Amino acid sequence: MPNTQNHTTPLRILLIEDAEDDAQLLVDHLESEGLVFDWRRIDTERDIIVKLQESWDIIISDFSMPHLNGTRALETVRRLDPDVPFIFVSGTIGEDTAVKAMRSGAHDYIMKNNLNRLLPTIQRELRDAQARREGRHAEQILRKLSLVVKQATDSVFITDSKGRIEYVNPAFETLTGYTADEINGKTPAILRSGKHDVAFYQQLWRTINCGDIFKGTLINRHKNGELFHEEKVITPLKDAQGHITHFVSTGRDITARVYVEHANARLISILEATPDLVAIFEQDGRIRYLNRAGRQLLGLDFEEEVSTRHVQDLVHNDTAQQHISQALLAVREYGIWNGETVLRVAEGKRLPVSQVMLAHRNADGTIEYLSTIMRDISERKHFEAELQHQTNHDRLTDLPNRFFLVDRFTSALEYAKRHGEYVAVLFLDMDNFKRVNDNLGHAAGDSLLQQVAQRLKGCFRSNDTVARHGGDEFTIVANDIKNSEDVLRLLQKLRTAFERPIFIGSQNIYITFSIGIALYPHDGDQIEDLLHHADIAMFWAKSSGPNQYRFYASEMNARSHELLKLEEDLRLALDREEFLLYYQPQLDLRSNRIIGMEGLIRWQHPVRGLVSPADFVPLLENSGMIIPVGEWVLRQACRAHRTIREAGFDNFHVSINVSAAQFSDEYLFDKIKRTLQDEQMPQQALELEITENILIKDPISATETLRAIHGLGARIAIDDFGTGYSSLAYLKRFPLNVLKIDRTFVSDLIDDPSDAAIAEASVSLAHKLDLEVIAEGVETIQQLEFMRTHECDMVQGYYISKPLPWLELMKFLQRR
Ligand SMILES: Nc1nc2c(ncn2[C@@H]2O[C@H](COP(=O)(O)O[C@H]3[C@@H](O)[C@H](n4cnc5c(=O)[nH]c(N)nc54)O[C@@H]3COP(=O)(O)O)[C@@H](O)[C@H]2O)c(=O)[nH]1
Repeated sequence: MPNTQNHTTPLRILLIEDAEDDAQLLVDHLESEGLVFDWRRIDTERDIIVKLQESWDIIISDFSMPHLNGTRALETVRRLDPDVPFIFVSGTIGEDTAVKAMRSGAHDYIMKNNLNRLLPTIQRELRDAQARREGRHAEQILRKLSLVVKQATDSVFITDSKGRIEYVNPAFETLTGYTADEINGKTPAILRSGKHDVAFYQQLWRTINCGDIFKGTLINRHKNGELFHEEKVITPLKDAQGHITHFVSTGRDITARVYVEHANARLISILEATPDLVAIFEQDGRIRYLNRAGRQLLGLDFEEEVSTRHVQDLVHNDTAQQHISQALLAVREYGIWNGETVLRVAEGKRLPVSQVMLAHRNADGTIEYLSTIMRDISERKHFEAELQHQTNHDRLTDLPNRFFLVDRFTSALEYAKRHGEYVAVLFLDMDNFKRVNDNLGHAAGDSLLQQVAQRLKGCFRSNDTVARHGGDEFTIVANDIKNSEDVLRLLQKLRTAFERPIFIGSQNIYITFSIGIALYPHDGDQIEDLLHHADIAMFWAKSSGPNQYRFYASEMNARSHELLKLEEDLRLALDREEFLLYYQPQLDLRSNRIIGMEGLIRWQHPVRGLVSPADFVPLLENSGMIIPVGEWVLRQACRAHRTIREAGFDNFHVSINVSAAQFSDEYLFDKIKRTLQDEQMPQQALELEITENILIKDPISATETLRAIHGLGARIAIDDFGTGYSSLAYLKRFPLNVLKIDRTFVSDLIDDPSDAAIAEASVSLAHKLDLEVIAEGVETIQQLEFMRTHECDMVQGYYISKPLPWLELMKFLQRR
């Protein structure tokens, strides 16, 4: 017979039976019915307690036992296992007892003499026990589920198949504002917002009525009228036959997310529309997003291009890049940075911008990204610069005003202190301004001041400052002043600039100034002191009459006054033919003949008498007048030589001095060539004396000029040899003919062995270089004999003759 049980393992049956035979009888019967099972027999309450530690599929118990009564056994079993099927099999149990036993938890009772009913009863009880277990399990799950639903943050409601709400969870109540009591029995249509059309709901119902799951976003309306967005899933529930019995709706409130998305979209459209540059970038500066204004400014069209850029690429130069690096550090540290920088925009142009940089942090405080907004401040900058200019400059003349002057003055003093130079402060007061203003009116006065300002500016270098002090007063701060002569040159420049009149209306107005001068550090090292002293000096100048200047330090006044006057006179000297050329004879020690002469300039001043070249040649050189005057000397010397030639003197030369300023005259060569031709001068009869400085200052151009002159046939002598820094070896590089030993070595050579040694060595070395040697300043016979002994070729000096005027020279030559 087949085993009727469902177990794959044998059933486990516990027999509570005192009679072993009866137990065996029962076992035999069940086995004969085909039941496969394990079994145990027990007959005490203690055994029950022990055995029920194990699991049993069914318990079959006798009712009347000597040591245990059936009711007691049932109670003990039920206490330990409420579910296990319990069947009484007894020969003695009466109807009443059996009913009572059933009420106490027995599942059935069977008479021992009617065991046929036992197997079906066992099978039925096993099934029922299984069902009970499953039911209880289902109940537990349901309880858990309902707890989950109750505590869920998603809103849940359940309707019947007609859509009438049967259950809502607390989240639903919160989301919709309706309580379970208010809404149970109603349909979800109560939540409709009017934002979806009829077709939308028809589609929803069609889906779920077909047994499919609906997923979608619904806009519903809260009890208070506000809209909310729900991400919804509606699942139909079916019974065993597949009929829909319920619908379960779960919904997630996504209103905030929808708003954020809307807000983001809105934000992006705002960022794209703003004229400010907005960038979002990584901590290291790589750009994630650059708005339209930014892309246009930088000429970047594509997102890929933007993403390869660095925020530092946006800015103009190294300084701005450093700025941004510091900003990145600051924003990481403090979360915000405010500043200004300069953007590099199209065509390498600069755009000043104000900038705010922000750090955006994650919930844990780490930085997620950085953002910056930059605003074009070029107009403001322009305005600021304009304002700054207006603050610093005089409205009428546009010259720096006195406040800005102090600024520039401070820098000038700092520079001069560092470089050991002078700074000159000139205080200028126009002599005749009041008259112009009174006679021609204020407009003319203003125009005059403007033109004067322009002319003053033209006299000075850009690092000097010409400022309007107020009214008709101007202050000038001049840098790079090496000595008082430099100041005089400035004064001369000023005078020259105002030699021309200023044209106002229909009038020519000549302008003169009273000028006070103070020198740093001579007259003070504080700005206020220097300005005050220049002012005082101006007052002294003014009180001496118009067109005067005064140094604050009186000793400078005398010297500078003299120099300036001398310079003024010098300008007229050439036209007035006040220059003379003296000649100093030169003796050839080999032949004992006068073989040449040096032309030396003199100035016959109408008042001062004969002025030494030492006093005016430097002025000629500084003013550039040496060029026309030097040309005069050349012509004069060549003419004199012509007369000497014509008087029968052969093999005679004339030397003249050529200064550095003449050497930079690009026409020097042409002038020499032309003069030689004009005076039909044998070229080798002309000797040009140059100093070492000319060679050292610009050796390349000096070589070129010397070669050209040498090429003409003229001789070149190196003058003042030994006073400069050159050596004979150095001189070898130049085309020279004569070396002139300076008179400082000659004057002491009798008493000073080192001078004697220098003179001796100079002669010997010069000869080795094929140069002739002439010693100048020979005043005694001893000096002359020294030179003769040491084979010097020629001598020049008072011992032979002082420099002589032309006629006296001729007499001298004839005498010799
Ligand atoms: N560029 C030009 N420079 C010129 C010119 N004429 C002269 N000078 C230079 O001026 C400096 C002074 O010249 P000067 O006062 O004429 O002095 C010369 C001689 O008088 C003087 N000398 C001559 N012999 C003696 C002497 O025995 N004792 C003594 N104490 N002085 C003497 O030496 C001067 C000659 O110098 P040098 O030119 O070096 O031969 C002077 O530097 C001239 O160069 C000119 O036309 N252009």
